[in-house]
Amino acid sequence: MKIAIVYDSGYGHTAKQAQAAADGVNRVDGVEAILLPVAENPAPWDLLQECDAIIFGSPTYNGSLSARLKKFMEDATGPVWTSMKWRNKIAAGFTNSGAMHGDKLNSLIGMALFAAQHSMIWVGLDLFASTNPEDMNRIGGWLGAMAQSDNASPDVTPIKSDLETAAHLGQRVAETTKQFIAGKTA
Ligand SMILES: Cc1cc2nc3c(=O)[nH]c(=O)nc-3n(C[C@H](O)[C@H](O)[C@H](O)COP(=O)(O)O)c2cc1C
Repeated sequence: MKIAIVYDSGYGHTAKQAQAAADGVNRVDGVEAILLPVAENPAPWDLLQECDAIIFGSPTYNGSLSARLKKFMEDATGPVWTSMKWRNKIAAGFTNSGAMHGDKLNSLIGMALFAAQHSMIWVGLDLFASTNPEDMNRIGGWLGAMAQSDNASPDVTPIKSDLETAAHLGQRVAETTKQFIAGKTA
């Protein structure tokens, strides 16, 4: 079973979150994560079709998705949307931004709406929010995984707890997808 992680990252911070989500997917037996940076055009539509789930990731720029992830979404219209090719694939999302809030929720909403328009099935986080910065979901979102990066290098931020949150989401998507596929073939 394959799960794609379609993401953008201008300066490497969201790429760390994408790698963490992939690590979480790979924790689950029989599930393989495929990292697909959208900057590498053209999008591999055939490979995406082979995947049972797609996790979207973007830095929050100007309170929204990056232009490169948005372009990927618009490009999917002809090859995917018109024939509802991703119908009933599992979907999820993560985002990272400079400010603790930074209007990140709007980016996740953009991904969830895109997934809904493609008739995909959205999976959110199953973590309570924590005020301890060392805990998962310290930022306190449920629609997807959030991370905060300051101006430090991607070697330093996002911090461990944010990367663990992304890994947790990846694992949850892998487990949910396995369950869903098993249910369909039973
Ligand atoms: C064009 C641009 C717009 C940004 N807009 C926001 C924003 O709305 N909110 C925020 O918190 N950070 C904003 N940032 C900061 C980035 O989200 C932050 O630096 C992030 O870590 C970049 O991730 P990346 O290295 O994967 O590109 C913006 C950065 C850029 C370059």
